[in-house]
Amino acid sequence: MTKTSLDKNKIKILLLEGIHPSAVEVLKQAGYTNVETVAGALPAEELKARVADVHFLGIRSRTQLTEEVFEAAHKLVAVGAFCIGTNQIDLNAARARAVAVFNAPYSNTRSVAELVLAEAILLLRGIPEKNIVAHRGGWLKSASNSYEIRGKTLGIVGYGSIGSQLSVLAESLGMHVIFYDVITKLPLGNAHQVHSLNELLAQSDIVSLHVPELASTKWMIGAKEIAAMKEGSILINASRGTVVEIEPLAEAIKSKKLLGAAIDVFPVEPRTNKDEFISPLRGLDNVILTPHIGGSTMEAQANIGLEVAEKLAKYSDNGTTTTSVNFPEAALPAHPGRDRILHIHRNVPGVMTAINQIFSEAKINIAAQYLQTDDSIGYVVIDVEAGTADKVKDALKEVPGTVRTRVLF
Ligand SMILES: NC(=O)C1=CN([C@@H]2O[C@H](COP(=O)(O)OP(=O)(O)OC[C@H]3O[C@@H](n4cnc5c(N)ncnc54)[C@H](O)[C@@H]3O)[C@@H](O)[C@H]2O)C=CC1
Ligand SMILES: O=C(O)C(=O)COP(=O)(O)O
Repeated sequence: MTKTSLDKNKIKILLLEGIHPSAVEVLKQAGYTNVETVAGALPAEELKARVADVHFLGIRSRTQLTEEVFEAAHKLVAVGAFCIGTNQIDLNAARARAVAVFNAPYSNTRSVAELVLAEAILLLRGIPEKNIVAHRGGWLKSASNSYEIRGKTLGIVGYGSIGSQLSVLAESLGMHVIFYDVITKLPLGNAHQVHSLNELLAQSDIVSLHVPELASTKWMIGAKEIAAMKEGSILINASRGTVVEIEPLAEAIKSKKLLGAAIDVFPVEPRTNKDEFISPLRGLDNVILTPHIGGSTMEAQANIGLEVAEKLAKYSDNGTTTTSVNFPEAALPAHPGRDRILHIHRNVPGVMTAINQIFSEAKINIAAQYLQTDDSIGYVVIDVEAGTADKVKDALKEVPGTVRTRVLF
């Protein structure tokens, strides 16, 4: 097992938001025993206090990692987002402090696609309303406003990992699929890419949103877009709460412009399961409200736990940053019989010269050197003969532009 500059049992790992126990298992197997878990997200002040001595932090979609939080997290080496979205993390603030961020880009995609398809079927049959009425002792037996999914047009906004899987599942049920994406994408099956959002809205019986939270997707669906949708169509949002304006949606449901909606994500979501969920959509007929559980299946969560914990352990043990969302990517081999120095610096001229000079003056042979950069930081990994890294460690920290150094033995 690799030794890190700090004893593994002193490396503090904090996992928030009920991350699956598979993550703890992976970390323990890798020798990281100092792992604390918390069921929900923490309020901002408590979060800042708790991260002060943490080396690795695990979160899901709820925890906001702002510049202020990174400022308080003096020892933080990496963040694991045990989900897809990383919009809750100030990635530039992390990068500026040499904090690498990893996520799980695929593990929960099938779960979201399945949920959306199920919701489309339930909404087209008016099940949410019929279900509530039956629970209250009523009986809404009627075919009015009740339709098969077969032959209907599904409009997918954002044809990435989730949108494209949904496309395949929907076609297998006999739906026509059209999609809108800012990138030209290869349509799967008989799906067809349209050129504008308005074109998609005008043609779809069901519109499902699968875009990330970006400036370009913020309030992408508001009163104007809802007005452009077909009469009696359905809106599904399991992407991010900032993509849909809730007030005009509530109005469109009340006026029966839309037949129904399924909303999993909201502009403001309760921090924990104990907090109240407040929304103008509460109490409306044929609206499915779910508590941001699109990706919350046992299968997805267990896989995400494994995937992200492995990425964190690998970065800590060996320096590999493959698939990091904010860091130069380096896939590094094992380093048996060598010390490995990780040096993260601002990407400015002269740093590599200064680093190599230090090794030259100390008469230490560089056995291997790997360099990856992006426009703001450089990540150089230097392997040297075992037992020699200590001789240059302090000098390397003094190189102008250095953000952080670590040594792996
Ligand atoms: N409700 C939940 O529990 C979950 C929600 N999500 C959300 O779903 C989002 C999508 O996930 P993936 O499909 O894996 O992402 P992805 O990155 O694979 O696909 C996103 C697609 O949206 C497109 N896009 C970006 N900006 C656009 C715009 N302005 N207009 C049209 N298309 C645009 C991209 O080109 C890309 O094809 C995630 O970013 C996350 O926010 C993801 C997992 C679970
Ligand atoms: O993967 C994502 O982006 C999600 O939205 C899922 O978030 P969660 O892990 O359920 O808080």
